[in-house]
Amino acid sequence: MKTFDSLFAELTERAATKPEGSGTVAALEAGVHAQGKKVLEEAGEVWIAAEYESDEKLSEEISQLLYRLQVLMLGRGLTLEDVYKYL
Ligand SMILES: N=c1c2ncn([C@@H]3O[C@H](COP(=O)(O)OP(=O)(O)OP(=O)(O)O)[C@@H](O)[C@H]3O)c2ncn1[C@@H]1O[C@H](COP(=O)(O)O)[C@@H](O)[C@H]1O
Repeated sequence: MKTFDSLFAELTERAATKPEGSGTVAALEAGVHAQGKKVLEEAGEVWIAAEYESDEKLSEEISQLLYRLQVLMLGRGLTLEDVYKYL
């Protein structure tokens, strides 16, 4: 199963190799402003799902929020260590 760390490694590789058709590459090229909006959008969807939707839907929305946070981290050039040191 994919983990936060393994997804980050995968997205880091996408950022480096820029394969055609990668949504991550497109999201990185869209810039930090667009990446931040996606984080906010997904966070809102997590909140709504937590109040009104199933565990499965909530889990899916949380996975999308984690993905969007990682895209923003890459967009700003942060590493996992930059964030983990505050946990
Ligand atoms: N985990 C994710 C992931 N989570 C969310 N998303 C993107 O976020 C979208 C869902 O978010 P929204 O709710 O905003 O849906 P939407 O508005 O219909 O989507 P968009 O129009 O914004 O694309 C999905 O359609 C994906 O584009 C993801 N895109 C990719 N990944 C993983 O990232 C890795 C690299 O993916 P690629 O860069 O596409 O190769 C792969 O392992 C993927 O599984």
